[in-house]
Amino acid sequence: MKDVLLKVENARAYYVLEQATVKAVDSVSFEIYEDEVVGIVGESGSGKTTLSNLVFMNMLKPLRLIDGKVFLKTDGKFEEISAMSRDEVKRRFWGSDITIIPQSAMNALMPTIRMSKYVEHLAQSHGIDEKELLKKAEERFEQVGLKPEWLRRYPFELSGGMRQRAVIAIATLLNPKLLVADEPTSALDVVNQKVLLQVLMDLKRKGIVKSIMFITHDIATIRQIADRMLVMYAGKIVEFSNMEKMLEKPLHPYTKGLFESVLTPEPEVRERGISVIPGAPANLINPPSGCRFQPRCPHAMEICKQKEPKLIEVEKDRQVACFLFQEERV
Ligand SMILES: Nc1ncnc2c1ncn2[C@@H]1O[C@H](COP(=O)(O)OP(=O)(O)OP(=O)(O)O)[C@@H](O)[C@H]1O
Repeated sequence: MKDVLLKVENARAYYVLEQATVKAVDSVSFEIYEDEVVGIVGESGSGKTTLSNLVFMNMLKPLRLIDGKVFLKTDGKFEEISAMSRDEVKRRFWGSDITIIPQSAMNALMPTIRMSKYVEHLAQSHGIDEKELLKKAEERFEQVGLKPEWLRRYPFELSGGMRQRAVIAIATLLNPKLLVADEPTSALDVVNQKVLLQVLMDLKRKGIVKSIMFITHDIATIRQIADRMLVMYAGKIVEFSNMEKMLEKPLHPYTKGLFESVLTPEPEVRERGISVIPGAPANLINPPSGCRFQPRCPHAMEICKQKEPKLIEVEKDRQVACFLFQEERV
């Protein structure tokens, strides 16, 4: 039995705007185990970044947790972080239990602030001795392949790949249990992408971080590092399975379409050829009835328009939300 680190139960996170509500993450339930890498994939706008804000309880207007619960295991017991204010979650858990490398993190660093300043801020906000944390940051810089003295540099004095590693080094200084990385490799060249993946896996191997949620469009990247893969479509989890099993035989028609629509060096996927998923992504203000993928699904049945399929375990380590794999059919 694997130990659960983070648990999301029936959560709905919507962008509540004046004119409309965007159902970006809609009734999702899942668990992240200790000591695993979960890859999160799905087309643009499917809710991946919103999902990462949810596990982090980073609910900033217009994003709101409409329903559901999020639990984080800390000191051996579950804390319901969804019952706390963002400030409380930030103060008690960000950096120390859960940390995020947001999209374009390397470009978000202020050009006029030396990187060491971020470490000083971190020390102040957690009541840690600044000198001690700066020393630890120098060591961590070395671990991620940067010179310790570069900690005193301004961000623009480092290349994009180096900046990204600097962000990871600083974000993981307090040895968080869960690292959420939102497309950390997308702006990097192939060499720097490889280095970054090695850095992340090294942090995990050394136990500096226990688990990683890695958001990407790139299935080939996920293949290299993930134990499980979570596939999102239009705010829903449509499949969550063991990586190898999913690559060998994707179950959900969307996962299948996704694999077939990407250029990939993976032999299993390449053999099936390249094609495109017909139709347009679902509208999240007014999503289709039943299964959100049914208007584009080549296997859609009557029940798919009427009822929403639940995400259920159809075999060991394989969860899928599709009536093709459930008893209930019309
Ligand atoms: N601040 C916001 N206000 C209103 N709608 C938003 C906001 N941020 C995101 N959305 C909408 O929520 C939905 C999910 O967006 P999200 O960024 O989570 O998707 P994503 O899968 O991470 O996309 P990408 O791969 O492009 O980053 C999209 O329809 C998006 O337009």
